[in-house]
Formats: sequence, structure tokens, C-alpha cells
Amino acid sequence: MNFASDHSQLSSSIPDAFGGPVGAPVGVFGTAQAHPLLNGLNEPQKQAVCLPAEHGLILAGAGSGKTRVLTTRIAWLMQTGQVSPQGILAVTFTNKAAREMLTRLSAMVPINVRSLWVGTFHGLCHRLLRTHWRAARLPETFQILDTGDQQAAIKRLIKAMGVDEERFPPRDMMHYINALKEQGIRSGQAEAHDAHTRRKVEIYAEYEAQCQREGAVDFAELLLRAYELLQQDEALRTHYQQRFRHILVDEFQDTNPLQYAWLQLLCGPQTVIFAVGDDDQSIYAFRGADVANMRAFERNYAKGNVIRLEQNYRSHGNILTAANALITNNADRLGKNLWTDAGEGELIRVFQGVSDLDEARYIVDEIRELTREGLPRHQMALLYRSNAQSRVLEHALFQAGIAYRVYGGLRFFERMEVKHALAYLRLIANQDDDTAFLRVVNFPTRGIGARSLEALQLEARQLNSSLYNAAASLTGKAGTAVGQFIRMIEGLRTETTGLSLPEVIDHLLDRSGLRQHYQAEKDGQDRLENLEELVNAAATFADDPEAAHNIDRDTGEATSLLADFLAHAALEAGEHQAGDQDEAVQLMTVHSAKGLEFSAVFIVGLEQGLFPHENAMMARDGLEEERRLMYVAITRARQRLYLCHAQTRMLHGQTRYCLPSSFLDELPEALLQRINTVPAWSAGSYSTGWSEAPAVDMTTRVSARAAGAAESAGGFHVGQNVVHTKFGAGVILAAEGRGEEARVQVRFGQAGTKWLALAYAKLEAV
Ligand SMILES: Nc1ncnc2c1ncn2[C@@H]1O[C@H](COP(=O)(O)OP(=O)(O)OP(=O)(O)O)[C@@H](O)[C@H]1O
Ligand SMILES: [Mg+2]
Repeated sequence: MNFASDHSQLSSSIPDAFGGPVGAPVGVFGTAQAHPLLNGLNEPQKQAVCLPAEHGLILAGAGSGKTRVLTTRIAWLMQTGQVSPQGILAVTFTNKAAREMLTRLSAMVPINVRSLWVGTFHGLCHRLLRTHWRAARLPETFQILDTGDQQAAIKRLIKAMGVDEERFPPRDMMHYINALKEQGIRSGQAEAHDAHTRRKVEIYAEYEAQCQREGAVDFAELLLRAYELLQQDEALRTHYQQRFRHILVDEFQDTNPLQYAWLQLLCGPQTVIFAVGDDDQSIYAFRGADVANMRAFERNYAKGNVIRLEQNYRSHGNILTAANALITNNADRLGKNLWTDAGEGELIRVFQGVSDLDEARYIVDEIRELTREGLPRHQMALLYRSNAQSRVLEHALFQAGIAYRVYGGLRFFERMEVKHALAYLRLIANQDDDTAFLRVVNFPTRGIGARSLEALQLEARQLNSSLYNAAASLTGKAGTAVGQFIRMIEGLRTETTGLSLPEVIDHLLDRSGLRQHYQAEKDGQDRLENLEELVNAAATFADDPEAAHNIDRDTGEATSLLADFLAHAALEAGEHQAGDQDEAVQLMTVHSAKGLEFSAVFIVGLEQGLFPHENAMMARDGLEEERRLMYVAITRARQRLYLCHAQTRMLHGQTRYCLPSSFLDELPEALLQRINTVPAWSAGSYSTGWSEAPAVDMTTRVSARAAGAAESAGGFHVGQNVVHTKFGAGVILAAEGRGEEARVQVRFGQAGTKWLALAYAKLEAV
């Protein structure tokens, strides 16, 4: 099938978009049920895989096989000749999930799965826009702005408009713009009833114009543009409606209204939508996801075809019972039962440490123990609520020599030096990209100062052109310096013509001076290695351009590899990091753990204010969303689950005294094994009901360590009277740690109760 970018050619090619008969297969519950692909599935799962060609919804809890059913259904539809690979559109939640799905599919059906449209909403919309850039009113070389770029672009705009950054912080403006885009609202349609909002709408309008001028597309724009493209272009819409006979959506509970509307647009009279989801795992309401979509879908599409899967194949009984007990505290659920025949398994270990450092030490000890027991490292995951929590854990793992991998932290492509190199690459591809221009015009330093840039920006505004094009009109000293930069980019463009992608990058690293810059820098070694890694990444990408799954390979049209690679860099969510190792412990936020599973899971930082997060308390139904997040976290575990919390934690430069998460109280006590390193005298003074420690070996081991530490907390003891140079007289309530880490909690007469690090605090015994 020729799937060209010009839709005028499309209609003639539609008939061969799908092969084989369309419609319900003969004997769905007869021969189909005996199909080899269905081996090992339970009855409701088989029924779901073989659902006749009607819309359907699988509503089922965690680990019940939703993703497996969805993947098997794709294979089954193709193998039974109901649809050709081109007729499938499958939406996954992450690029990693898309890759996994393709790997599984290629093992199930003997076809080249590369041509399948399987990806995230963002990835699929990007593919659509790349193919139909002209119809979408975009330049062929349009660039994707990641979140950092977007914020920088808004900041630049706010400055150019002379708007007060304090009153309209770029970050807030970014959230405002994205929220509107996610509801499908353009600046022209945005409502404003007061002066402040009117100004925000103006900024939004200017931002839209700036992006259009520069050929820049942010993440929210990818979705909105693709939606508008289909909505406004009837021929194109009809083509895709006829092409995609089967649309399959995983994690349906987390679609936002725009994504749902996009799916509806693609759904023609003959299209069948198959959605799977779990309302209890809806965790993106803060980003506009709406579980109401699931109800609407059930009402308007799935009607009678709602299948529930109730057997969980992932977790042992105790883990599942704990998850079920927790989630029953939420009101307004669609209601599901989950059971397992895997047996109860082990108790859930609940660890209480004196501090975050203690928590990290315990985790390291346990990882070593699990390793001794033969569990591969990549089967262990540390899940936390906020990215900031990873630092202490990373430090402890690093010190212990345990390989680890952080997902969703600073992605490879977001590292400063990599972004610099990519900015040169972007300028080679598209000279109107002002964000890239500003990033590197004076990096490495070329004596182009803020003044010159202001003059250039003014010139560009007057000419209504990009900075690159305005440079020629710039006179004086500023003109000379910027002119040299422009000549360098022009030189790069001619010199790199005909080179392969890795060669282009290799060349620009030298020509731009980036390589020399980091060679000369004292701590530049890491950065240099990352730049070399970028060349490697480009080589891998060039060998296997479909790896990104964003680009339409069946158009037959030569798409620019450079543009593809830049899109890949912007869309790749750090799932393909450099130094990818199988033998690494996996670290990630609970949000990014969605859909995944691990043999052993540590949920860390289970403290009030952290998990549930304090910000959530402000939002409507915030606690319920946090509870769903906790449900997701617990249900990632197959065999062993650790729930960890600490009495004190350093966060954002402050030591906080923490109470255990209220979620811990929602778990049946009989399922838990308490492990406590807080000395009795200390735990007693906070009476959280945690002091009784079960007599297991581990408890004895860690408690002994903590007790030893407490006795020698810098020579101070609980109950001692002390005086502090600033806070005055007080009494010690608790003590912990030794040496550099020794800390005491003091109740001062006037200043209240504080934790103080003895290495720094000027404290004296009286
Ligand atoms: N019938 C079955 N027999 C054996 N294992 C199964 C069966 N169905 C699913 N599984 C396994 O159970 C695990 C969970 O399946 P899957 O990831 O598809 O669940 P899910 O419902 O998508 O979970 P989540 O809600 O967390 O995304 C996987 O390891 C899967 O291979
Ligand atoms: Mg799943």
C-alpha cells in the first residue's frame, strides 16, 4: 500500500490498505478458541482476544493480563486474516511499552512488525504530522520542543513582550498553555474575564505565532495539531478511518479529552476500537486525564461488550490482598474483584528507619541479600513519589558498587552538552529555530554579549524574521560577531552534505568548538563521553531508523534522517539510556512504573506529605488519586514487597521530621512484617504504634546497629539540657547517627523543636 503524504493520491490506494476479509470471524467461540495463540489464556481473556469486530472495553485490575490480551488480539486479528498489518493502530503509554509490544508480536506472527502503527499518542501524532506536514501547515523540518525548550521559548517571549516575569512566571504560563491545548482550546477561543487572564491569553497567542514562525512544535501541540489536521481535512480523515480497521488502546483510563477526541475522529463507520483500562490506576488527572472517558466509551461505544478479567497472574496473594484492601478506601469506583491462585507468598516487609540514610542503607543490604538469593538486579525496583528522592538512593547504591538505572530522571538527550550538540544539528536542519540559535550562538563563548543579542532580537522583530535571517541586517560590532557564527553554520551545512548522520555530528562537534571546549574543562570528561555517546546513538539510529517508530516508512517518501533523529531525541523518554544494563536495579517514580512488573519492589518514602504528597491534598480528590498511585506501586510487585519510611528526611535542603504514610494504616496488619531500626526510647516518644519489632534475624541485626549509633550520638543523650548559640536553651528529645551523620532533636524554649546536625550545630551541654 502506498501511503503517500499527499492525500489527493490516497483514495485510489485505499482498497489495498487491508488484506483478507473484514468482520467477525467464523466460529469465534469455536475454532478461534482453539487457535494456538490462545494457549494458556483463561476463558474471559480468550473471549476478549476474540471479541467479534465490535467496539469493546476490558475493564480489569492490575496484573490481570490486559496488556497481554491486547497484544494477543493484534496477533490474532492478523493471523486469522481479519486485518492486514496496515489496518492496525495501537496506542501504548510509553515508547518502552511500544517496543515490548512489537517484540512480542514479532514472536507471535511471522510478519515484519515494523510497518505497524504502534506507539504513544505523541509518537503517533508526530508520525502523522511528519507525513502530512504540508497539510498541517508546518515546515518539513519542524522541530519538537521538549519541556525545557518550551519553557525557554516562553521565557524569551515574555521578555520580548516586556511582560513582568514575576507576575507571569514562564513555568506557570507553560502549564496554562498546555492545559488549554490539552482541552483543544486555541488562544482565539480561550475565555478571559479579567485583565490578568487576558494578558495570559495574549502571551498564549504570541507563543503560538512564535512557534509557527520558528517551525517549533511542543508536546501538547503535537496532539492538537494532529487532531486539527484530521478534523479539518476530510479526505485525510476518511482515508485514515478506512485504513485503520482496528484501534487498540492500552491504559485507556489515562487518556485526556483531546486524546479521546482524536481517537473518536479516527474511528470511522467500519473501525473497531478495543480499549483496556483500570479506573483504579488512573493517575494522570493532574495532567488532564479523565477517567470519565472510560465511562463515556462504555456508554457510547462498548455498550454490552465490557469484559472483566479477575484473575491476577502477577502478584502473590498477600500483595494482592493488601492492594485490594487499600483501594476499597476510594469511593466512586467502577468496581472489580481480583484474585490469584499463586498462594499467599511472603509477608510484606514494612521498614521504619531513623533517617533517609538509614532507609537507603537498609535497601542496599536487602538488595545484596536478594542478589545472594539469585534474583537478577533488573528484577528489583525502587519506586518513589518524587524524583528528588532518588539522590540519596543513588548515592547509597553507588557507594555500595551496585549498578542502577534511573528512569525519567535527566534523560540522556536532556543533558546540557547533548542539548548543545543537538542545537547545532537543529540549526543545520532548520535555520529558523530561534530556540536552538539562542542556545548556541555564544556557546562555546564567541564574545557575543547580551547587548548584541538584544539588538539582534529587536532587528528580527522588526523584520518579522528569524534571528538567523535577521543577522545579515545587523551592523557594527554585534553584526561582525554574529556574522561569524552564521558563516560557521553555513559552513557546517555545506561541509556536512553527503555525510552520514554520525559523521555530521562528529564533524559539528569539532567545527563548533564543543569538543575542544569540554576537553579544556576540568570536569569535562563525563560530558565529552556523552558527546561521543551521541555519535554512537546516531550511528545506532541510522542503522535502524525505525527504532523510533515515529516515522512512516510505508510512504515510500524519503524522509530526512536528520529530522527523524531530532524527533527521536525529543520524544525518547530516557528508556534507551546510554550504558543500558540488564544487571541494574531499576529506579523510577511510581508514575513511570505504570504497566511494569518486578519480582521485588521497594516503595520508599512512605511518609505523610511525601506519599500521599502534600500538593495532592490541595486538589479535589487529591487523596484518592494518591491512593490509586499507591495501588499502582503495590501491584508492580510479583513476589516481594518492601514498604519503607523514615523518621527524618532531607528534602529540598531541609531535614523534615516525618510521620508514617496514612496508607500504611490502610493495610491489614496480618499481612505485614514490621522491621524497625528506631530505638525504643526514640520510637516511644513519638508513639506512632511502631515500636514493637518482630523477632526476626534482620530486625535484630539492624536494630543493634541503630541502637549503637544512638548511644554515641556525639556524646549527647536524650533528656540532656543543652544550649544553642542562636536558639537558646533546650532539651534533647531524640538522637541518631554517628560521626558526621550524628543528629539530635532538641526542643527549645522559644524556637520550637528542631533536628540539628551535630557536625554543624553549635550546641553545648549545660
Ligand atoms: N493467562 C495467563 N497465564 C499466565 N500468565 C499470564 C496470563 N495472563 C497474563 N499473564 C501474565 O501476568 C502478568 C501481568 O499481565 P499484564 O501485564 O498483561 O497485566 P495488566 O492487566 O496489563 O497489568 P497492569 O494493569 O499493571 O498494566 C504478565 O507477566 C503476563 O504475562
Ligand atoms: Mg498493562
